Amino acid sequence: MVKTAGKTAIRSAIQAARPQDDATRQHDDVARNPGTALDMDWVMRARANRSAVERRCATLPGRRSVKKEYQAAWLARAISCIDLTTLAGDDTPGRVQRLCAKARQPVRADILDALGLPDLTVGAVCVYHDMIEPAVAALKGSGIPVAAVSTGFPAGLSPMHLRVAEIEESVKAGAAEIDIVISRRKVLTGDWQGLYDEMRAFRQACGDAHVKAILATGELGTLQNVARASLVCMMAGADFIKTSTGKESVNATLPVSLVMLRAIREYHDRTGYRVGYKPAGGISKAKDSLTYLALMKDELGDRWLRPDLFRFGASSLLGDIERQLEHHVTGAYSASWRHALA
Ligand SMILES: O=C[C@H](O)COP(=O)(O)O
Repeated sequence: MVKTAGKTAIRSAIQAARPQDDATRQHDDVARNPGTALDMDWVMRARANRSAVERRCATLPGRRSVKKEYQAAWLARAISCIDLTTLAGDDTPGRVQRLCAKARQPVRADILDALGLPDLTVGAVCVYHDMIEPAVAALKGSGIPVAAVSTGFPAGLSPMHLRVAEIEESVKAGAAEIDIVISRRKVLTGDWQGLYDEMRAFRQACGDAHVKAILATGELGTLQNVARASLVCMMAGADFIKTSTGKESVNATLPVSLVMLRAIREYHDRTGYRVGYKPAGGISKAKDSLTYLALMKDELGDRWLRPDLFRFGASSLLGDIERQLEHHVTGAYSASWRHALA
């Protein structure tokens, strides 16, 4: 069983993560990024030195190691930042309802009680448009938002007016967050004005719903393109920039994350607006979630370690985190099949 002192440390470490904590919000609210004019000088100056980026990332997993109750606190923080996702062609209302039950109570109740975190939930549930309604119904009263992937996800190749209409339909159906995919060809052909105009239109169609721009970095060719696309999407008003759909052959990586986080930092330095970050695709181990949290803390600081500015897009990360927390509380590892839903 966790000692009281450990419980207190976990509770205070996780406290600042809560989006519904009004006192925290009043002191440090995040104004929504309105975007800026497209600044082509700024875009074209963006560079990324691949070997320097890779060298820095290679040292990351070993550089910071959090232990005992601090590790449990960081893992609980990671849970609060998960967009718990199902994006399969065979999704059904039943599967989505089960996922939403897991979102409300991401870890077994006795483990949460032992950690002193009975109210811990995930950041959001992320689904296709057709599954918004069952998700909204299943999450009613929980305060957990529904995020919908949109704009012809994952390829983003449907006609522009249909992509805009899809966003409008998803907002009408109750999605509070919209994950759009950008046109990769606009990046690959250097059509930065076209990318900016497209992103602007998507942001406008979202209205009050927050918009995450999925760059599909595994298809952008170079880290320089990743840096430039990140800046253009933020200039066009993205609330979050997100690495991947989870459907590309290469999804979230640390080098791509470093480049995107530095673009976010530069954008904040120049405009004063904080844009969120969502690595997505292939993140399934608790240890990896700690590395991403450490990278966020190193590059952007503590304020970015809350769910209004950081999410993991993940369909199978929660299960491994739950196993680690169970080990923290009981001293024994459970088999992964016991957490199949996560
Ligand atoms: O945005 C979320 C991703 O689609 C999830 O990818 P994953 O199934 O590899 O965790």
